[in-house]
Amino acid sequence: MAMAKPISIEVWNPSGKYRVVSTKSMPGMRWIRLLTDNDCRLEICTEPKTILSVDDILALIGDRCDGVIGQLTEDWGEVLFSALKRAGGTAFSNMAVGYNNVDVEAANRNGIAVGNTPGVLTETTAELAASLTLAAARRIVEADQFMRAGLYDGWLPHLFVGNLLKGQTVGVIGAGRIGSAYARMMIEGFKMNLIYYDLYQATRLEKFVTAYGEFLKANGEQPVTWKRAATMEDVLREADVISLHPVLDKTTYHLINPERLAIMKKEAILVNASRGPVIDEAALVEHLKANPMFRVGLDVFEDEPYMKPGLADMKNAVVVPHIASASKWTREGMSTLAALNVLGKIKGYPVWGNPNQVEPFLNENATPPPACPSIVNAKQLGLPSAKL
Ligand SMILES: NC(=O)c1ccc[n+]([C@@H]2O[C@H](COP(=O)([O-])OP(=O)(O)OC[C@H]3O[C@@H](n4cnc5c(N)ncnc54)[C@H](O)[C@@H]3O)[C@@H](O)[C@H]2O)c1
Ligand SMILES: O=C(O)[C@H](O)CO
Repeated sequence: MAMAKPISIEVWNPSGKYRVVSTKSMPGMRWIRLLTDNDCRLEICTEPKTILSVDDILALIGDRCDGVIGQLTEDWGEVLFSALKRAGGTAFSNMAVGYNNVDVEAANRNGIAVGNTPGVLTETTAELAASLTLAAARRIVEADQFMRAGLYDGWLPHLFVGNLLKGQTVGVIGAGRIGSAYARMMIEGFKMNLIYYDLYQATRLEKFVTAYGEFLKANGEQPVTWKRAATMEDVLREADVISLHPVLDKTTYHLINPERLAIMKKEAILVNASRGPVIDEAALVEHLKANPMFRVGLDVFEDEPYMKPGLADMKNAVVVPHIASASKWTREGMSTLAALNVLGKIKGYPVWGNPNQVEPFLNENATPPPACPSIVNAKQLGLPSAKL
């Protein structure tokens, strides 16, 4: 194997007993303090390139490394997990809730715990999906470009007419933490009706819509309604706005394909703040070309950082660079949870019993519980669970 080239790092607490590597600088200082106050020597990669290769990360792991905090842009598979094991490591955490970039079976084979950061980005991500929905419905980006180009010469009845959301149907595919938060925003904020598809029943979401519908009715307004669809196709046929929030795995790869695009309403809005490959993006570009009233809001792309040819030219697409979780509070929280996953495993702490209730780890003014907030392969590795 070729010798990995040296890579630039910033070192915190050089005499710390445990060597922890972070492949990127992350927001906030609390995660750094938590590691350095707990006897970790922290090495943060300061390489200017955005996406590190497997060789870059091998060089960072080196001969001795207890744990790594990594990013969703990195390919964590057998090569990296076996290198981490050889270096004496036992812990890895993605700084992300999604971990489709991680081969969890390879981690299991090498006895490495895999952490993720659920819960702390739910509302922030749902708010961005809601923003994309509004931007697409009301043609905000097109209108902004029109203003800046000096083309506005007075109010006109037909100027940038878009879609009214009130009373329309919002379709959610993947009604987990983020999908449910998004649904609530659209229902409560814009009085939309809900149709959703998930492998599991979203009982709390259903109860919320029922209660809100009753509240509206009691106030003499049209109540909102909900429906759990038997098939994804039912959502695609019925909804005016469809937002995608499932995990990316083999059941959701190219979930939106030419056949499914064809059954959607011609003036529907499609939003994706989950993972790019959930949509067949080349097929989407063709659909956008053929259906100028169909609009899309995308935070994620099939071949990030690239867009499929033609997408950038489409006026009916709003595109942003994977920023759905980018609020200061969330990004600092993600850094904290990722650091605590790695620290907790190194210290031999148990795994927190409920990864949806991570607030106790986020309080700036309190010592976090002695536990790993979220380890996705805890069961496979037989890790003990913390009593809540
Ligand atoms: N764009 C971003 O910056 C950003 C930010 C956060 C999360 N995400 C993505 O969003 C995903 C969801 O996050 P979450 O915290 O809501 O996770 P979650 O586990 O709470 O929700 C995912 C939901 O998808 C459902 N699901 C799984 N397979 C399905 C299928 N085949 N069809 C329909 N539903 C299916 C699950 O049952 C679950 O309810 C993450 O895995 C991540 O990839 C993206
Ligand atoms: O999965 C995630 O957490 C996002 O894509 C980044 O916030």
